[in-house]
Amino acid sequence: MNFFTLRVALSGYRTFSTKGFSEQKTYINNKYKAETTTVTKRQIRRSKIQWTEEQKSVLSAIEQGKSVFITGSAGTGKTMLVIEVIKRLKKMHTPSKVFITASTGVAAVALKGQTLHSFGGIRGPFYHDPKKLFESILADNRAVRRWQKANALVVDECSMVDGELFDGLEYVARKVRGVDEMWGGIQMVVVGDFCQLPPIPNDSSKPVKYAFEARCWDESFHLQKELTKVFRQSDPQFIELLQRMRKGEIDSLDLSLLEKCYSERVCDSSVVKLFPLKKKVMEVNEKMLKSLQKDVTVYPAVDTGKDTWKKLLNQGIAPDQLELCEGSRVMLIKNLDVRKGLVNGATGTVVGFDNGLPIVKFDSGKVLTIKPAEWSIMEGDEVVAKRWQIPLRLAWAQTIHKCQGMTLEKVSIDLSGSFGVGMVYTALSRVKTLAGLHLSGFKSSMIRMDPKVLEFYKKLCNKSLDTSCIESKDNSRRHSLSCTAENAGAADNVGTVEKKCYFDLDGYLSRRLKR
Ligand SMILES: Nc1ncnc2c1ncn2[C@@H]1O[C@H](COP(=O)(O)OP(=O)(O)OP(=O)(O)O)[C@@H](O)[C@H]1O
Repeated sequence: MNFFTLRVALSGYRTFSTKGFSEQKTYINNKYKAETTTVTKRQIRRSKIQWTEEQKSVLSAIEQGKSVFITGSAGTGKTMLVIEVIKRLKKMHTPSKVFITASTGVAAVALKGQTLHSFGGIRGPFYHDPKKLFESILADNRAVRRWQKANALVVDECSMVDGELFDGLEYVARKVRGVDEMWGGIQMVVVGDFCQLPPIPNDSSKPVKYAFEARCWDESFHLQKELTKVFRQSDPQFIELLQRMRKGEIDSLDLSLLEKCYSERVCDSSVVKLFPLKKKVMEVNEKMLKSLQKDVTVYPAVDTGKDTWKKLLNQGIAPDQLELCEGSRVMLIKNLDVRKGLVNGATGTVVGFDNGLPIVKFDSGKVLTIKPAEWSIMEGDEVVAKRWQIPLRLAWAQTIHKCQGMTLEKVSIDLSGSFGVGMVYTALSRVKTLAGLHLSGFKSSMIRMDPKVLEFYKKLCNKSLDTSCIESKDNSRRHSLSCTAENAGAADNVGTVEKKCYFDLDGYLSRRLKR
């Protein structure tokens, strides 16, 4: 272990301060990657995004009907681009023939789509044998209709899609559609960064198989494009640090830069805290809520739709039960008004209640009574389930998995208990500047990258040097498959909640919305 590694390892056991954090303005402007579809469309219109040449080449390939894989480091604009891609696909194919999916529920609903599992008709753990997978899907008439109807299929967060599943679905597409072309002729748009969170294996004793390891991978795309311009960070030193970390190549200079992000004081409670584990997040949020010792209002979500679809509503879109009291730190989970900064990820504090609805003073200074909002699960262009809830989440703490896609001004990351590859990079790449980063529980050994991923990007980059992209030679794309934890401000003196009262959201909606 060299001197710097030792220094970082030792510092991993320190407690850290938020000196500087508490003195700074606490406005946090972040967003969840995908849940910005509607407003981002507006944003695109208003802010007139200047697409880079790389981004333009993707848009042009899409308009030529090509299948594209879009990748790139965190903050290179994949999400912004995919939102525009969806818009153009819908114009080309009509909305009902464009299916939007993602590997996770949060990303799927956020893009107003569905999970890849629900689109594909995969129930429970999937069959590794493509033929068995096909037979199981055949039993689901609606899934068969979706596969037959699709002209274009978007798959977001593909780093978490299993490689065998990817092969299996390609086989299913061909068989169900009876078209002997890759993916049965569907225009595929697959998006993700394999250096971020990997697939969660069905069987943890087996090594992870990434989607790029699927036999059909290369033949699935006419173009594989790596976006290289990072927008989220502007400090070249930080960008380079993150690029090295992405490849697992952190050096002594990087470690000493990160060491500056350690400090002794406890973090200001207004700064979002990220943890690897959900348990820690819940613990911190609950402790903080109780420590306020105020009467709590409980908001149970109102769900409509078929039971099979309702399950998806519980996958982290909006809490099925939200508890708030005066003083709660909250994060907006829906875009309410982009121009006023009331965007998904904006944080604030509950300052009171108006007829049972929370009044939030945002860190930008805006004060607003938050009314219930709706989230829809779509199947093609049909709404199949809906959730109504107050669009807030307790925001003292969040998991690293939940923050994938966010852009944060300031963040306090406790990496104790960090597991798997890509987690440290995913967490650190959320923040815009090193000055906004407060780090704890970090050891350099936690920076882990899968050599298979590194090899994939090396090849992608080498090929890009020649053509600036990988063009599939075979345009007919015949199929290839024959068959320390810092307390993070959590109060030690846990108080008792005085009283809980339930808000009648159903009644409110009936009265206000005349459902
Ligand atoms: N062409 C562009 N011009 C200016 N800003 C852009 C452009 N493309 C993206 N951005 C901005 O870059 C930031 C990061 O974009 P985005 O969230 O789409 O990145 P991402 O690649 O999806 O990141 P992640 O992998 O972390 O989810 C956003 O604030 C977005 O507005």
